[in-house]
Formats: sequence, C-alpha cells, structure tokens
Amino acid sequence: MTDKVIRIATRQSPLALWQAEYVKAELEKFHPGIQVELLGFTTKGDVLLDSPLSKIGGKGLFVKELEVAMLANEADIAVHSMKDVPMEFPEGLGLAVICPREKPTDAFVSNKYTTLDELPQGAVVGTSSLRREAQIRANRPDLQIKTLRGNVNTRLRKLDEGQYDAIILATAGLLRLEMADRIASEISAEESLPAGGQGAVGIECRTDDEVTKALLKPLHDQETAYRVTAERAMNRRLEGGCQVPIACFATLNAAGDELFLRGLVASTDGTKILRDELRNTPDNAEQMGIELAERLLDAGAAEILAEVYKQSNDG
Ligand SMILES: NCc1[nH]cc(CCC(=O)O)c1CC(=O)O
Repeated sequence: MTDKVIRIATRQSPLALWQAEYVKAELEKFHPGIQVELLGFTTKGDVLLDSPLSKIGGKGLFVKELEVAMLANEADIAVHSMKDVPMEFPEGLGLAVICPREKPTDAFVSNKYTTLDELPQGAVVGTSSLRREAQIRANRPDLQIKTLRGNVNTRLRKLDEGQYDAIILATAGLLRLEMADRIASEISAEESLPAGGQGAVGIECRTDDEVTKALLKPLHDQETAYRVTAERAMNRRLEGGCQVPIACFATLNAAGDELFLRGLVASTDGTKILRDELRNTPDNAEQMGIELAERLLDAGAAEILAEVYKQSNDG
C-alpha cells in the first residue's frame, strides 16, 4: 500500500491516452491503493497539423509542454512513444523505465489492396515519414507518396475518404487502439526497417524523484531497454530524430546473449540506401549503436543526410 499520488502528464491523442492509461493500470496493478491521475496537455505538435513534420522541426515537438509541467512539479511522469522522444533530456529530467515493446513493424493499411507489391503502377501511398517514403520508393519508384498527418483516426479517415490507395502506419499504434482489423499486412523489417524505438513506451520523470522511480521499477523491461538503447545510440550519433530517413532496429536472440542491430540511412527518393548491421552482447548496446552509426558515416551517410536537410530547408 502507498498513499502516493502519481500525476501523469499526457497528450490527448487516442494513442497518447492509451499509453498513459496503460501506465496507470500497471502502476495500480503493482501498487494497490496508489492514486494515479491523468493531466491532459496540448503540445505544439498537436496544433501544427498541416505542415509536414520534417519541415517544422520535429525534435521535441510533442514533449516540451509535458517536460515544463514536470519541472514545475505540476506533474510527476510523462509517458512517451520512444520513437518520438528526443535524444537528450533537459537538466533535471530523464528516462526512468522502458516498458515491454509491442510489435515494432510498419503496417500496410488499405481498403483495396493487401500488400505494397499488389499496388498498381502510380498508386498513391500516404505517409509523412521520410524513413518509410525512402524505403517504399527504393522498391517501387513508380508509386506516388503523399503527405499524411494527424492522429491515427484522422489518417484512417483520410484513407477511407479515398485520398490514398494505401497508407503506412505503425503496427503498434493500430494494435493498441484495437484496430488490428485495419492492418492489411505487416511489412517485414527487411522491406521497411523500423524507426528506432518504434513500438516501445518509455516513462520520463524528475531525476531526483526517488519515490516515483522506485514505484516505476516493476514496469521496466530489460530486453526492450537493450534494444532501444542500441537503436537510440545510433540515432544520436547520426543526430537524427524520427524526421530523417534513418532506420535502426535491434533484436535480441532467444538465449538473450546476442543483440543484432541493423541500420539504414537513405535519400528520401530512395535512390541511395546505405545498410549495415552488427552483433554483440547486449551490455554493449550503446557502443554498438555508436559503432554502426560511424560505419554508416564512413560509407557516406553524412553526405546523404546533408542533402535531406538542405531539401527540407528549401521548403
Ligand atoms: N509518428 C507518430 C507515432 N509515434 C508513435 C506511433 C505509434 C507506435 C509507436 O509506439 O511507435 C506513431 C504513429 C505511427 O507512426 O503510425
């Protein structure tokens, strides 16, 4: 029993609320009698829905307001999709735990077709992710990629209205919102290497809040933490957030003693794609991410990314 109240700062999209409710339920499960409150916030990223994220500076767009509330002691924790969490935290805040990962893949969503391969010549595919765009274009240069923004429900509505032949969404988001029936097919990691952190939920809190950190401990999943640590280290070394055509994806073998990290850097048009991979023990996760990033940089990643940044600044 505990008389502690935990205040969760959360965005109000269906997915953000699902994640906050999930953490609330887990805390209540592990600590009977605990009080957990949800405090809803609107972030800049929720307001600026018309511009492609890559053009309004994606970094931290969805987390700033939540962090301000925690620093002001108006909230205790924030629950994030690890894919959207910036690499560095403000002084006084940090990631306390990473929860068990949902499926990390991308999903092909369409009312007419089952797979990307089935799409006819010139079909229109909705995504605002440069990572997804680059990998689709590499396989299918004939397809038209059209911007798609908004929360999951908005994106599905735009598909249903006929604005797109298919759209790409994270499998995890659809599963969590109980919309598995909207997944026409899961796209393999070979065909679309996922974004670092995709499908994983992390919890941020004040670094000096030992009581909250102790309460959060049982929600931690070490396998997910190893994987996401390697992925984020690669992203950090490449200075990429989720608004660049960078993919990084780690898996742990069944014995739990070998981490396999794959990385990709591409030009948005998919004409240049660099891939590399390495294996090591999970305690080397951070170092693996850095090493894989450096191997990609040696192979020309910096030049490819410089070109991407130049295009997004050109408007
Ligand atoms: N880019 C937004 C975003 N951030 C996290 C998810 C959902 C799944 C996850 O936890 O990674 C999504 C939606 C999507 O990419 O379709």
